[in-house]
Amino acid sequence: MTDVLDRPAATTAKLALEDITSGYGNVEIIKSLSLGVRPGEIFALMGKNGMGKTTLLKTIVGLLPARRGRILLDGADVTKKGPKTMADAGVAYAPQEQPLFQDLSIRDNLRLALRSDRALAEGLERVYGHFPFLADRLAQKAGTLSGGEQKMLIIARAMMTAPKLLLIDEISEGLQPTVIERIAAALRDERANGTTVLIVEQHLAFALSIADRWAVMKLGQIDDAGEIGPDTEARMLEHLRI
Ligand SMILES: Nc1ncnc2c1ncn2[C@@H]1O[C@H](COP(=O)(O)OP(=O)(O)OP(=O)(O)O)[C@@H](O)[C@H]1O
Repeated sequence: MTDVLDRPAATTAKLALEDITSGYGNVEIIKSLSLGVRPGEIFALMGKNGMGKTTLLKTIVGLLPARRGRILLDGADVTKKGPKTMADAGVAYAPQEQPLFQDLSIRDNLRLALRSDRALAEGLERVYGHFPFLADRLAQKAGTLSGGEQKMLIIARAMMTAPKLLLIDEISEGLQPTVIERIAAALRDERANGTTVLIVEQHLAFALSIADRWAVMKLGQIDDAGEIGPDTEARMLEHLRI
């Protein structure tokens, strides 16, 4: 299967990408890519280094303009929207690079995207449930947290707004198994609450343990995709082999 757009269901998908092309300067990285993410699922996007996974996430959230194609959120065309509008529409992004303000406190990192004290209180309540250690450390500077704690703060910040679509870029990188399991539990809880999640991952076991469906990217296109099932690991390994 090379196309998981679910064309007949594009208007009922949470997120539908239709023939998206984007890139940097003269170079096209994402090449006419189509993909559908269903409401309430966890979708794992895999692929070797440099295949365009981060570029695709940046294109979805409007940090990088789509040059061709359409992006639909709940059936509405959001192709030309910038990051602020996408955030207001309920799309949260946990980026891989420079994700935290190291000199700001945990509290200030968590309140960045929020408009009111009430939203802050509600968001804190939500993320304390997933990551209780945050409750005692609100005044601590983000840069003084351990690597694993920073990753949990990145996820927590993306969850503060109760997003309807959560995009997460390689959160498991360099983490010990207990932290990965805690993040997996948080994502399962969010899914149970109706949040749709798109993760970019290199960690095969983590992706297999939480995802409902998967796709592998190769050179800016979807190379293979399917439901998570007994054959998934072997198929992914085939694609991810160096
Ligand atoms: N700002 C940029 N300017 C020019 N080229 C870029 C830029 N960012 C990424 N690229 C290039 O785009 C290609 C895809 O990069 P991208 O980060 O999207 O891949 P990826 O699949 O997320 O890789 P990884 O798993 O290593 O994070 C790479 O060849 C990369 O060098």
